[in-house]
Amino acid sequence: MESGLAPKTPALDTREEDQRLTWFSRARRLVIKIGSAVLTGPRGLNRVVLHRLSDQIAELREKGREVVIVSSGAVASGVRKVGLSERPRTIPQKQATAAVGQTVLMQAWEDAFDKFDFLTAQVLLTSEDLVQRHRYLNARNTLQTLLNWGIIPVINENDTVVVEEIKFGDNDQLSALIAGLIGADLVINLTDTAGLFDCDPRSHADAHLIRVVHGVDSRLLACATPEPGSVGTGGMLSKLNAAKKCLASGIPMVIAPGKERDVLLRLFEGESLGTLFVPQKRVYSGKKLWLANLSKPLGELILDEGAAKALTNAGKSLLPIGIREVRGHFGVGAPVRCVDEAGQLIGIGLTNYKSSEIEKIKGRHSEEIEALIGYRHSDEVIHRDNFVLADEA
Ligand SMILES: Nc1ncnc2c1ncn2[C@@H]1O[C@H](COP(=O)(O)OP(=O)(O)O)[C@@H](O)[C@H]1O
Ligand SMILES: N[C@@H](CCC(=O)OP(=O)(O)O)C(=O)O
Repeated sequence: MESGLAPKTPALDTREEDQRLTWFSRARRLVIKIGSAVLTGPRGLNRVVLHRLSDQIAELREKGREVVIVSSGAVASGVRKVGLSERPRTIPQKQATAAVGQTVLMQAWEDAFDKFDFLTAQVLLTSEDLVQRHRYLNARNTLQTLLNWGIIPVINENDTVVVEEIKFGDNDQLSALIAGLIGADLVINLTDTAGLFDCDPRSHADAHLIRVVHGVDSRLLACATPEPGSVGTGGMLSKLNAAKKCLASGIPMVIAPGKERDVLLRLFEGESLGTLFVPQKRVYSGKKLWLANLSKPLGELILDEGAAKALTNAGKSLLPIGIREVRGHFGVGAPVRCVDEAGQLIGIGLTNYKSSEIEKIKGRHSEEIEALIGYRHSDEVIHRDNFVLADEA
């Protein structure tokens, strides 16, 4: 293994091996996320690794599987081309470097698949594209059409237009959101370690590889650090948060060593490489799945104790009477965070009224809505069907 780590790997029991093989053999639609740590090195883009992976992806395609690639590496590819001596530090420099590097990266993917007669399509997305539901649905239609045409979409964050506050965080999150968006059967996250270890292998030589994970809890999150390697962005913590999103969507995810020889083919042959995250059941689908995975709600409603209880314990909708305060400016249908008076997140929902209207009807009975704002869309500010609780999201 090229990471140089010698993981202490506990053996899988037969049931888990069978389960792993089932997930892989049944998976028809795949999201394969490839980190900068795999695709790039000190000399920029590593074309040898890229070609090894594209050869395997072509083989999976030829066997009838649909593949969406989420490819990092634009910034790292641009550094050398621009002639910088180190990775850029400021946001404008990163964005400019990514603009140069993205063409290098995309050209390399296109060339790699050309010999198999597979077309690729560049898809650059920002969080805004997925936060707004109509743009989320547009992105879904485009990806669906590309897959129907047999084209391999190569997705990256639109680094040149995003600023720090509206970034996805990184491509780990993006790959999980895309998986939910297109109804993928499996997410493969390729990085530069053998998988998830019980502690950061850079600082703990005795770290153990975790083979199977059945749920991402705080104990597991404590295993991972947010610090990436020299060229990565999100680190292992962001991969765990991505796994959480996948599991909420009922999609299994595997973190596997991207530079390991034939890693993708061996995974599909049932070899237990990396760490497999097993979903218990599909928690959400459709609109609730989109809501649960939203990374950036557009505003906040502060609720009184009664409303907080009604939403948390009684499965009720949110009425204006329970709203104490409105934060942010948003329109009808916006996703907002609902928090209690102590600032604790209760859940996320879509509002039936815009922020300026909620400002006028907060703390009042639903029968008063029309007199206060001139019309009544509904009694509820957030209907239960458009709400997910925080501990489910
Ligand atoms: N518990 C852990 N298990 C495995 N790797 C970890 C852990 N905690 C931190 N890491 C680090 O996370 C790094 C991978 O994240 P990152 O650099 O963002 O990669 P990528 O570019 O593939 O997204 C690894 O190089 C590893 O050192
Ligand atoms: N969009 C950036 C990559 C961001 C990112 O998530 O990087 P990584 O942690 O290596 O997957 C780029 O192409 O350089």
